[in-house]
Amino acid sequence: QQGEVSNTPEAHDQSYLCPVTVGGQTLNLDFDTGSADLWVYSTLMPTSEQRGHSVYNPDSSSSSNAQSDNSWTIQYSDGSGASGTVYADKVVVGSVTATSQAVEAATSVSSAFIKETHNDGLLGLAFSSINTVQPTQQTTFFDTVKSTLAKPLFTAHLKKGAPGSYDFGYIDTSKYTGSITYAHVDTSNGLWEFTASGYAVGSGSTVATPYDSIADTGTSLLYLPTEIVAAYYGEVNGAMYDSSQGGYTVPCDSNLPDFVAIIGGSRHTVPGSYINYAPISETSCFGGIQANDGIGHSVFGDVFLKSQFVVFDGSNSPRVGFAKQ
Ligand SMILES: N[C@H]1[C@H](O)[C@@H](Sc2ccccc2)[C@@H]2OC[C@H]1O2
Repeated sequence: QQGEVSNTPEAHDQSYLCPVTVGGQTLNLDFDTGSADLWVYSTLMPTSEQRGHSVYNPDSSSSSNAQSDNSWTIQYSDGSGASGTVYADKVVVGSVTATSQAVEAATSVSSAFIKETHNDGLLGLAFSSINTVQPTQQTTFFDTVKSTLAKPLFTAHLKKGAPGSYDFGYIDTSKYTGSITYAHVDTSNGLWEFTASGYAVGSGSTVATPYDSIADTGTSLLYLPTEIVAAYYGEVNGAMYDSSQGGYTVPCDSNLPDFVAIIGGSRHTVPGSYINYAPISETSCFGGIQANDGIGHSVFGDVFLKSQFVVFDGSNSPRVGFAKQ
C-alpha cells in the first residue's frame, strides 16, 4: 500500500496538521519527525481541556482494544508534555492503514497544547526506539506499516502559508525540481540525525563547518550553532538579540538575506523572506533562525523544511534527502 495525506499550516506556519482517522474518528494531528509517540486528545481528559478539539473516544470505536498494562508520558524540547493510557486501534493516514496501531490516549496535556485548538495530538515519525510507552514500547505509525509500503520511506512537502502533503511509500517526482541529495542518518538517538557540512549567508562565501542536526517537522524554526546565527544576523541592519523575547528579532521591513545550508554536498537555500517569522510589534519581527543553545544539536524545523522536498528513507541504511521544491 502507499498514499498521500494533506497537511495544512497553522498561523505563521507554526505547525502543520493532517487529518487522520483513529477508530473511525477523524482528528487533525501534527506529524512530528522529532518524536515517536502517536498520541491524541481523548474523552479521558478533563472536559475543560477537551474544549475546541476533536477527541478520540475509545468506547465509541468498534476496533479499540485497551492495552491496560501500558501507559505513556512525554516531554518535548520546548517544555510541553502529555501523558495517558494506550489502546490498539485502526489508524488510517491518506489511504495507508495500520490495522492495529498503538494509540496513546491523553488523560492530561500541558498548557502549550491546550491553546493550539486545531491540534488534536501528534503522530510521531522518529524511530520507535524513543517511543515512551511503558512497560511495552510501541512502534510508530511508519514502523507499523513500513513493511506493507511499496518503498520503506515517507516524504514531507511542507509549503509556506499553503497546504502541502506527506506521502508514504513512494517519491512523487512532480513535487520537486532538480535532484535529491541524501545525507546518512545516525539513528542512535532515535532521530533523523545527520551532519550538515557548511553554510552561507546571502551571496556570501561558503563556510565549511560540520554541525550535527536533525530534521524535525514538529519544530517551527531553524535552530543553528550560535556562531552561524551571529554571522547571519550580523548581515541584518537592526537585528538584535532580545532577551525579553528569548531570541533574535529583526525590523519587520528588513530585506533579509537567504540562508544556505550545505547538506549532502549540495546547497539548500531558505529564502530570506522565510526568516521573517512573525510580528512581535508594529516594527519588530521574530527571526526564523535562532540559536540551538541547550538543545544539543541543530534543528532543521519548518522554516527550513518548507523550502525543500524532504525524503525520510527508513531502509536498512536510513538517510534523509533534500531537493528544491
Ligand atoms: N518535535 C517538536 C515537537 O513536535 C513539539 S510538541 C508541540 C508543543 C506545542 C505545540 C505543538 C507541538 C515541541 O517543539 C519542538 C519539539 O517539541
